[in-house]
Amino acid sequence: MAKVRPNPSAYIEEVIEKVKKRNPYEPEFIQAVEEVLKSLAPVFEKHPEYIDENLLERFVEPERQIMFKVPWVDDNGNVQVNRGFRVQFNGAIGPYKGGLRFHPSVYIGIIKFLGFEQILKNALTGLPIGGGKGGSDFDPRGKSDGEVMRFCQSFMIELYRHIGPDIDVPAGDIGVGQREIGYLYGQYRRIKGAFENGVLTGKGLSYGGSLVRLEATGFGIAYFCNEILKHEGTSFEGKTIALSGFGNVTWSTAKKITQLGGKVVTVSGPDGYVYDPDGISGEKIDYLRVMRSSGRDRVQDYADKYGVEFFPGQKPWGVKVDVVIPCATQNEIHLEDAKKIVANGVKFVCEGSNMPCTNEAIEYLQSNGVIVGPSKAANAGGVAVSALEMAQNSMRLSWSEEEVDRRLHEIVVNIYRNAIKAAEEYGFGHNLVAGANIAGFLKVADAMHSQGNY
Ligand SMILES: NC(=O)C1=CN([C@@H]2O[C@H](COP(=O)(O)OP(=O)(O)OC[C@H]3O[C@@H](n4cnc5c(N)ncnc54)[C@H](O)[C@@H]3O)[C@@H](O)[C@H]2O)C=CC1
Ligand SMILES: O=C(O)CCC(=O)C(=O)O
Repeated sequence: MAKVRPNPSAYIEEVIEKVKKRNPYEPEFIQAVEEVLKSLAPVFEKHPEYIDENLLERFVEPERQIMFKVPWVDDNGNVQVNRGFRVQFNGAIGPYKGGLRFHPSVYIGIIKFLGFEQILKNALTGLPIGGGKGGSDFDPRGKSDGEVMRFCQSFMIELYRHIGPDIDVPAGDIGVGQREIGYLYGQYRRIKGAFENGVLTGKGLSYGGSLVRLEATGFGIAYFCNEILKHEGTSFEGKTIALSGFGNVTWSTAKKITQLGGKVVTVSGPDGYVYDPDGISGEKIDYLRVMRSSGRDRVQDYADKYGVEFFPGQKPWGVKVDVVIPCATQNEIHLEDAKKIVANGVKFVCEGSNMPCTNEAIEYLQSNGVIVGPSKAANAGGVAVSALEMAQNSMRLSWSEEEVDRRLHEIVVNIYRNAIKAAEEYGFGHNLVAGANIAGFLKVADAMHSQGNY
């Protein structure tokens, strides 16, 4: 007897329950899935065929997840062992694409939440890239260049067999920048005996990197936030902004916001935050890069150098500003932080890091009139320029800085417009969080539907 089709909300609930049951020790993954799925009921109203083919249960299950041993020798001659991961989540619209994260907090649940978000983010860019993510619980803090190199070489000895320019294309994320990508690519090239530089993005310019990739994520965040401000009849001009973190996403966001007339007054690290009332711009932004590459992971160094106030053990969300942009890591804005943000009269929160707000925090912010720019849309500029790097590698040529930046800007503005359009079309008004989920999902769902049940 044919199964009776459940209504969309019941179907979504059923899938969420299965995800919880199958992945009980992965709270970040469950959180990401719940946040996305609760926007999708109107999509299933319009596409009951997706329910019939159980598309959603297939969508929340990674196509492949790989876990491997990474042994390496430290500077004292001790043999260390870390764990490596690559989750190839969904390849319906293109080769798996997404960064590698090296951080002691990494486990399969973190990589799965990031890979899941990446599917929708990559779809939003309009470029042909599927969703994947990887990394390791390796802690780069305090490691020498030689240790990082030996670790990367060992990581690639296993990873190489799972990736390729048309298969899966990793890049950077927390703890992985141009230095690590260089070591990883060097090892890949040695193993393969071929110059397949489309296998990784975020490369140095001398061996196939793209101009503007280093800045792309932050520039994209600033462009996206600028669209939100424009829609509300305002701009960055004269506004104060609280950022968190001090890594690649933070400095590049600060750089573009400063160019657009805003004043960034906070950055943070695992040790606390600093408040710089004169604004973090120019040479101070260069110093953030020096701090990041020092491997110390300490923001207090900024306060010591520039003589500004340092707040140990605190996050910057209690500072009175006009715009809040978290740029460090997941779940950095909890409900209590959201309450402080609302109490300070902040009207705009644009997510720079992946899933920086808990689901309760997003709900609280939105129900108190704050416009939330979701990370999968706001920070998609990074992966978009990665896809442009792949395109340049395939063509064996390089575009100018102006060309890449122009394309990046166009892609980000389109993401904003498509998210708004989807939100309006599916009854979510101006809710960018729902709009981004729906616009990304529609593209992947259509590709999965067309390719049959698998
Ligand atoms: N690099 C890229 O192209 C993209 C990065 N992202 C996201 O942006 C965020 C930042 O990434 P990057 O700037 O590339 O990394 P990064 O390694 O350059 O900087 C990470 C920053 O976050 C802080 N941080 C990391 N884990 C923390 C923790 N558990 N508690 C407190 N602070 C912590 C570090 O102190 C550092 O300031 C991450 O959520 C990443 O997934 C999103 C899109 C693209
Ligand atoms: O550039 C890429 O491939 C991935 C960037 C990334 O990890 C992300 O968008 O979160």
